[in-house]
Amino acid sequence: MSSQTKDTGREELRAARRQSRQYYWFVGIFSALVNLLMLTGPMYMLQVYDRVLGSRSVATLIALTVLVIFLYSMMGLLDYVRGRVMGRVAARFQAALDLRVFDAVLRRAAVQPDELSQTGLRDLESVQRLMSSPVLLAAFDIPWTPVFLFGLFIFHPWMGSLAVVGGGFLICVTIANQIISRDPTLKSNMAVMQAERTSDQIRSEAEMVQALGMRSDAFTRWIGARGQALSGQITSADITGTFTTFTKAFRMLLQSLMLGLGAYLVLQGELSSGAMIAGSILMGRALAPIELAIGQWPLVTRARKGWDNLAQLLTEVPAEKERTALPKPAARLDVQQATVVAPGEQQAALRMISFNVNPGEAIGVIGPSGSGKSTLARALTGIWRPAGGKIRLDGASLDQYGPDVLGHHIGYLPQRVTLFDGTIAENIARLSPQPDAGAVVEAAKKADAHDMILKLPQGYDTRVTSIGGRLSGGQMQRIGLARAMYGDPVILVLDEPNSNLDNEGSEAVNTAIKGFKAAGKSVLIMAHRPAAIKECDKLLMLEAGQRVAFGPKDEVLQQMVKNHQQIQKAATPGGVR
Ligand SMILES: Nc1ncnc2c1ncn2[C@@H]1O[C@H](COP(=O)(O)OP(=O)(O)OP(=O)(O)O)[C@@H](O)[C@H]1O
Repeated sequence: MSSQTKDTGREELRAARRQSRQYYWFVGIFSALVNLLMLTGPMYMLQVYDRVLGSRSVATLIALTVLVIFLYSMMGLLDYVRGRVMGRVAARFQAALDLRVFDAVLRRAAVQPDELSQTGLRDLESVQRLMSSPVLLAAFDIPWTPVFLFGLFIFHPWMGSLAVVGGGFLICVTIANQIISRDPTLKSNMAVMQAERTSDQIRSEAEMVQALGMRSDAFTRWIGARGQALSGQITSADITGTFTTFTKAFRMLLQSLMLGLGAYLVLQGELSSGAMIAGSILMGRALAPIELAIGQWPLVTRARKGWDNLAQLLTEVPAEKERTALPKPAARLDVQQATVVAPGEQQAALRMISFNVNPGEAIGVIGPSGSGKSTLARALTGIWRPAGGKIRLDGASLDQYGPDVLGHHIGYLPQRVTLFDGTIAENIARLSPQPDAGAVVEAAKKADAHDMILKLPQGYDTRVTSIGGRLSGGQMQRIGLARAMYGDPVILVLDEPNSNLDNEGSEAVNTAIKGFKAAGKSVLIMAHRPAAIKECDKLLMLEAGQRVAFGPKDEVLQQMVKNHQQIQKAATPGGVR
């Protein structure tokens, strides 16, 4: 990938961050005030030691203390406000990108369910967490460290020098922490995600795990993943913990050393005792943000990785372009020399396929397992883009329709039907927030699923889960068909629509196909079972990703029988040689 393309995703992230630019200024100004107010403690000490103790004036002490209470209250208030503002800036950043990232995740997962598509939303969350954490506020405080150090130089050059040497050492420790903890932290994060994935998968396939007696092996696999995650977390926590403890102890030592140096300078008559105490406090303030950053480093590492991942994801899955809306198409498909390569594969699953579908036609796509029927279904529904050739719906290539628009024109019943958690009506209405009850019932009627749904305990309001819940395989398939027919599509692509159906169910699907054809629409049926092609007018036969026949159903079937007989004859001793 060229660096130019890489930047588009990063630019999108930066643009989302820039949306809150004015708030950063606000936080920056508040941070300046907070840091100035942090001088309250040292100043108070200076005044108490040098003025109050010298003059023995209780009134001065009371006046100073009242002032200090006020200044600390102001500091607390400003610190609280800047924390709240950053929390909202982070939420705003996430809200600005949530939909875009989810869309990118979804589009990538449809063609390439890899790590990037699985972690996208978590990556966004990790950046949001860093933005709302105290570490980011520490980043606003760190520029003030030199100011505090300068203050120390004013007290005495030696004190300033000690603080610079100590602070420099702490910065070196921070860098070492970053270098040493980076890989273990990333590995531990990956292991945690892998363990989560394993447990999700086992949970979603609970029935099969139980039925095939896979429980103990599944547990072993999960415990393995979990063990790796835990040991990774321990290693990473050990490293960060070591650095945190060391930094804390070192900072405390440095503070005492500063006090000791101050005392020595007092004894030499070069410093007042107030400056001695104030200097020690000032140095503590100067180094506090560095210490905080070291303690929270895993958060920083995770967020940086998240930022890089998001930049890559958004670059590789660019935002959908606005398309000119096209009128509702006629049920005409034209497939010309289409070559389709499955994501991540080298070899084409479909090669130079051409055929056409006219309004009112049903086409059966037949062929042995692995011949490319489902691949064709994915290409026709726009899930996989052809690597070569064109697929046109009523003259326009599929990518001229937006994905949601195309989904409404071409109804799709996948080979393996999965539903979403919700009611049957919501599922048929494709999760529409305001399902059109009339359209839901109409789709169910067209799919001949209406009576079957009414027989369920709560009819259309029966709740189902992603794996169906109370529904049988055949019932899920018929609800899947109703879902494909929702919204008045012009073309239906049905991948093995009757694989789970009994005779009655198959007949119901055939009735649905008949009705669809009669309305001038067209249907493509990827089929294994003869019952599925009953309503087909033409057949497309695939073998090893290539078209071996296309034409009227009877002709193709006759040709199949002829080929079969020839093969049998050739295989029989004394047959055709
Ligand atoms: N997601 C995928 N990633 C990589 N290769 C794939 C993917 N899906 C299918 N293939 C490959 O594409 C080829 C065609 O598979 P396809 O699922 O289209 O066959 P099919 O005719 O629908 O088979 P079946 O009748 O068993 O459903 C096969 O070689 C398969 O390995």
